[in-house]
Amino acid sequence: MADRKCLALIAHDQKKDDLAAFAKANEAVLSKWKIVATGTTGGRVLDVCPALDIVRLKSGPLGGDQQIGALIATGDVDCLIFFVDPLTAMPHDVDVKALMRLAIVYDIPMALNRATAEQLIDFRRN
Ligand SMILES: O=C(CO)COP(=O)(O)O
Repeated sequence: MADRKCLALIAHDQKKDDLAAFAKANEAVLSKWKIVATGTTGGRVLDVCPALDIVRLKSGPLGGDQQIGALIATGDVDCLIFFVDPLTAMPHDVDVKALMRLAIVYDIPMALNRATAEQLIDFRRN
């Protein structure tokens, strides 16, 4: 994943519509990134932005969050946008926590809701 910077996109189920809308609204900026996404999230974003360069990993509960965490640890993910659902219990909550922990350990920009993602994408545009 050399030249272009890599952005990771993830959304919990209740936030997938929101992330798809965010991606559509920011498609031009996102097209400058190489993107990795958890499986279902990546599919939803590709439904609305089929031209984006998105590598879909496993679904979150099946290891996708951990795959993205590993890519952060190897320096292959530069920025994380993760629309988190704070109102639903997740069986893979430990994976979500581990991913966020690695984003903090490696000090990569991490947006956990749309308001922050809008600011981050705007900042990275400049
Ligand atoms: O569960 C997720 C993040 O924790 C997201 O995974 P999906 O994009 O496969 O639904």
